[in-house]
Amino acid sequence: MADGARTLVAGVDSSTQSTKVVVCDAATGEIVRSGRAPHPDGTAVHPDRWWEAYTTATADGLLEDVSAIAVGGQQHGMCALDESGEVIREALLWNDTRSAQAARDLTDELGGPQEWVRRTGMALVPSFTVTKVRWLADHEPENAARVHDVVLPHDWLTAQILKQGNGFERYTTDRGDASGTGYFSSTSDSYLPDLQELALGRVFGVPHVLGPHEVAGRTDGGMVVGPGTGDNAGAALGLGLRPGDVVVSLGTSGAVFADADQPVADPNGLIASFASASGGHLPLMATLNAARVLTAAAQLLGTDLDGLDRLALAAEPGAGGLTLLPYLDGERSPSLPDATGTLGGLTRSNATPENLARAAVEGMLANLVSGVSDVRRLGLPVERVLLIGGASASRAVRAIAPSLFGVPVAIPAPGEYVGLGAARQAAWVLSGDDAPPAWTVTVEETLDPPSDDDGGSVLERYATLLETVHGS
Ligand SMILES: Nc1ncnc2c1ncn2[C@@H]1O[C@H](COP(=O)(O)OP(=O)(O)O)[C@@H](O)[C@H]1O
Ligand SMILES: O=C(CO)[C@@H](O)[C@H](O)COP(=O)(O)O
Repeated sequence: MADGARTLVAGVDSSTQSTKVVVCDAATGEIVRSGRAPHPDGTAVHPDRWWEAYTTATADGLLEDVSAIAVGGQQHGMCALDESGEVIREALLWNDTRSAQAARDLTDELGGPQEWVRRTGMALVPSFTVTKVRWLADHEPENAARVHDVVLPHDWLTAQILKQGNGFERYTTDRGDASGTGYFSSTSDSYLPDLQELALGRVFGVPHVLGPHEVAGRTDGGMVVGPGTGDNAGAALGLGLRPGDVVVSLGTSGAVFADADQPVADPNGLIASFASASGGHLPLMATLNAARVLTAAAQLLGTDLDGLDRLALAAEPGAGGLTLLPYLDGERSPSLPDATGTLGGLTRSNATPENLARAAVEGMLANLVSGVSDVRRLGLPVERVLLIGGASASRAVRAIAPSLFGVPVAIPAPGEYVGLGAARQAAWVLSGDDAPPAWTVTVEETLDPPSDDDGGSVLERYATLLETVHGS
């Protein structure tokens, strides 16, 4: 199928807050049309809500003449299915911290964090699927007894697309998303049934892992469905990273990641050794607190996001000594699932809306700077930061980021890079070529760190407050 002379492909980003769909020219990646729909708030969501959002986002013929589609999805969420494929309970999302004790128990039972790093490439935090499976076994034994398969959000949505007709054969996934479960090794590219058993007391069904450009199925209308991937791996594919690029994604989660040829196991357990969507690896650090720290700060100050930008930009760098530890939803990196936000250094003279706004932006970014430092510590080159995700549109974020990251910050042209990555994968699957099509990404501007830099003192105060409050 084609739109006039061109072949069209679609990419879906089913992320935490919404579903976004882009339809692109398969040859160039040019976006021809797009759609979106919101998801409900909350850290436990019934997968049907994602299907409803997908249906809304693709209404009015959005997918007309589309030849191939692939889904990028929020990582780690536990979609537990019974024998007949019915969803057993609301999916527990990556940002649901109720499995904190399960993460501690599993860590101890296997012999400590190093053993998890050795087996799976990551030290356990409550985000990872395996901890949610253990939570289910501990807290909802009746539901646990019904579990036949556990699939991830993008696996479930891929299956739903195929189930609308006769295209569904079996649940599928890719190594990018499978590598975030906690029962898959991105080094050996295989599931680890003993870790499934450790979590649930028995081995459960898992999706078949497809290659980076393997076909998952075909819809009745003849649309080819790609393997899909996790949202961060999707964004990496959409951006077409080069050596020295580190992505900082400011969505619901904050994420820091880079492409790597080899698995990158972090002895400190701060960077997870995920797989990428292109056959390589994707060392990644993620936080629970990013874009919504700014929304919360705006709410606190009785303004909107634009107003927050104006206030933050009116303050001096360093916010007059005000420092925010932005752990409003608990935190994953550092691993402090029960933490709350902390405002430090408050005095009568610095207690202004401007300083509070600036402290929110500085604190949110400072937490991600540590991820970039960890990428560097692991020996990967860090030449520039690519800033993406909803909050990369913030003027204050753009102004403050170069000083804190200490390297040039490139702002790719506004775009849905997860959706674009999924669309690029769809085009790859369709072509049958060995490599994805060469789509070009435009960088809107590159911001250099200032020479008279205050970033260091902001980061030092952040580290001191973290040490004082949490001792780490
Ligand atoms: N100009 C802006 N300044 C700050 N935050 C913004 C701006 N525009 C959008 N956002 C935030 O971006 C977030 C959505 O980003 P997105 O990357 O789509 O998230 P996710 O992929 O997690 O669903 C929302 O929390 C929204 O408030
Ligand atoms: O947990 C992670 C990565 O490990 C998150 O990055 C999720 O994948 C959610 O992403 P967004 O919805 O915030 O883009």
